[in-house]
Amino acid sequence: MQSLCLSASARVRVSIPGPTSPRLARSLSPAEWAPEIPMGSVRRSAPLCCTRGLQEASALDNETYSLINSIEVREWESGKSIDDIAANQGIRIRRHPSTNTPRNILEKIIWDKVIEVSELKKEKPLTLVKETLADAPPARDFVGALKASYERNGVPALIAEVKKASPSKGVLREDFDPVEIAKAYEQHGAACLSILTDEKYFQGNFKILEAVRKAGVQCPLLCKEFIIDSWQIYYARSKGADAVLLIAGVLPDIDIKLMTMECRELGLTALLEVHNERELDRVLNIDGIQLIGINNRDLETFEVDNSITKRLLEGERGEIVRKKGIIVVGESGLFTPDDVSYVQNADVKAVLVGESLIKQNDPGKAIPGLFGKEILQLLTMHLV
Ligand SMILES: O=P(O)(O)OC[C@@H](O)[C@@H](O)c1c[nH]c2ccccc12
Repeated sequence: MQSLCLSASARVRVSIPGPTSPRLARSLSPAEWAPEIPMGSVRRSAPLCCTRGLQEASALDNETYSLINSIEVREWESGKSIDDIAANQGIRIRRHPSTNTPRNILEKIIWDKVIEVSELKKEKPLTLVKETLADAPPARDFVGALKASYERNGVPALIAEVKKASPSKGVLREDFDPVEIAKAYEQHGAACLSILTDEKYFQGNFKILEAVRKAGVQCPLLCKEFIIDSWQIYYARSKGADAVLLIAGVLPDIDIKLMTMECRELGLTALLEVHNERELDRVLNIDGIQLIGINNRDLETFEVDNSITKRLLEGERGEIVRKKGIIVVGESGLFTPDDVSYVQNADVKAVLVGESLIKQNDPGKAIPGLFGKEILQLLTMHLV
């Protein structure tokens, strides 16, 4: 997203929503805050424009304008903290530790991620990341690849995950050659790949993402990361990601709205991950969402229950998903053709599979075993 500013003329920039709204300040890097006018002088009713100037104000600016005037920002300005806003939306993960003991593993991962990202941002501020965007390989159409694969094969499109380890299962594969695995997945019909980039808990990293892309793999790539800050979205794109994961159990609505807008600007697909009805309802209320993942694994307890996908897509919610043309991905805990048919019958058009493939001697050759048949490779390159 361009720097947000209020402007009397295109040359006078005032950052919004001002010092009383640290949340948006966090989304935009300090480098983007315009220094010319004291923060206190911001009037919320003033017209909004981007640094591009008034004449060039785009649809995104209008969208941003309504967003910053939205309820969440008002609540923020009236003194609510991000954790209060999140808790009101049913989010149990707290962003700012109030005690030294995280309530569960996901909260611990998020607290560590907050520290990690703040250090990375110091090393490489957003303005520098943005400068490298032009060198990134062009973004590929993640959703297009899923749809094409589903139509071609009649079974859910496969997003095959390149993951060395996980906090719930430990090391999944000692002999881990991510590029070879990625190539094998593609050869055996994966529509897209998911690359874990979290180092501390999943033993992944961004070099893997870059290496897979550079090795000539054509499948669109999902950057599987715990995103808590817009900086990470720009960084993921600069490293060649075509899609990013946004976890509704971690991110309040205001973050999801801002981040999906940023993704659109960058040509990235946002995969919105939900695990319960409330999260799905929140995501369905946000415009412009194309792809929702239902995680059968509860990231707070690691329990896996495939019936979650079915339960969430039953009745009215399923109707809304269909009407909006949203593609649903069934995530985690899928091991057999029966598991795949079960989620397919719940109306899932894609599956995200890690463990059951990566643990096999030959992860690529394990794909037909998962679907009960060979699935065809898509040779077309999907560029956005
Ligand atoms: O290995 P599995 O059970 O097939 O799961 C894959 C994927 O769904 C899982 O890794 C995952 C889903 N959502 C996440 C969020 C963060 C880290 C990992 C994940």
